[in-house]
Amino acid sequence: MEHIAEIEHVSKIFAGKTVVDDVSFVIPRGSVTAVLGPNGAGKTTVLSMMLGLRDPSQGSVKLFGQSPKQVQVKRRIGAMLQDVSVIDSLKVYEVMNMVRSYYPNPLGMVDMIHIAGFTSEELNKRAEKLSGGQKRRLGFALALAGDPDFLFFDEPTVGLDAPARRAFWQQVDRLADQGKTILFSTHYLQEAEDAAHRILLFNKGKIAADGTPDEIVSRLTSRSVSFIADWDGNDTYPVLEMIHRMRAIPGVSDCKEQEGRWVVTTDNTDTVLAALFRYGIPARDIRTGQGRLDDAFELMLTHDEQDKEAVSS
Ligand SMILES: Nc1ncnc2c1ncn2[C@@H]1O[C@H](COP(=O)(O)OP(=O)(O)OP(=O)(O)O)[C@@H](O)[C@H]1O
Repeated sequence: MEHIAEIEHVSKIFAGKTVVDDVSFVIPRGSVTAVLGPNGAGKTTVLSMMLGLRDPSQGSVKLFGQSPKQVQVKRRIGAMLQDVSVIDSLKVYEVMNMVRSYYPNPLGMVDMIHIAGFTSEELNKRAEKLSGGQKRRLGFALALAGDPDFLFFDEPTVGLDAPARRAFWQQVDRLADQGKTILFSTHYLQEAEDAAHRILLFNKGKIAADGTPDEIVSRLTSRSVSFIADWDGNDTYPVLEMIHRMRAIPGVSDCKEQEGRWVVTTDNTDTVLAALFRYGIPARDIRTGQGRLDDAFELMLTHDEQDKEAVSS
């Protein structure tokens, strides 16, 4: 599989502080990758090194086998960064035409207008008069002006209302269907889960996890079996016995009541299901489940906090 980007042992040090720490990964052609991580994890710094806007302190970044600073590379990439800066004195359609003129094979103006979803009234507005959401839509269209092969979106849906968000992800799906390679950062985990084939989870300048959304969720969270137990009377003994028996099953890490349901956390849901029947536990409405991406994320941050406390105590 062809790699559009190769990041090898890249670090970035700002004023003696390592904010990206020996990071390596490749981006295959046609993939859609979400870059996730808490504030300050190094996501934007990695993206800006990939775009050639910052130089790595160590390591190498190659896009299409070359430095991202090469003009022939720049022509093949499009980026929508967090601050969409526009030339204020120009009207929206003039900005679009100007940016198209930078590229040898630009996208047609009609396509760009369709992508941005601008009305003729909006096209004739001066760019500085656009709302925050409209500026983002313009930024999206400008990122596509050169009909690029590789697209970067840094927190693309911040400030967009729900319909605009939906429209944005529909366009991303279309671009992915056309075979474009897409890398985006976001704080909206559901968006990453829905839109990306792969998640690169950053924490403290390092890659904490790399895989499909399902792989990351199953690696970082546990499976569970939950049910409602209908005991006769108020006898607490069967409850205690059930907890004891469940916790004794290999792979089970917890058995507790949550919001009226018993939840057994386990590596293997089959053995728990078998035990429910074997022990004659009066279970109904049995559900098996897997943690979600936000559970995985929360777990990672909780571990961090525990590490910090351990160091400071
Ligand atoms: N120009 C700079 N000079 C000094 N430190 C910087 C600079 N740019 C970023 N940093 C620091 O590098 C670290 C990583 O920042 P970065 O913006 O890459 O994180 P991020 O994961 O994108 O965060 P967020 O989710 O908040 O956007 C932070 O601690 C930030 O303060």
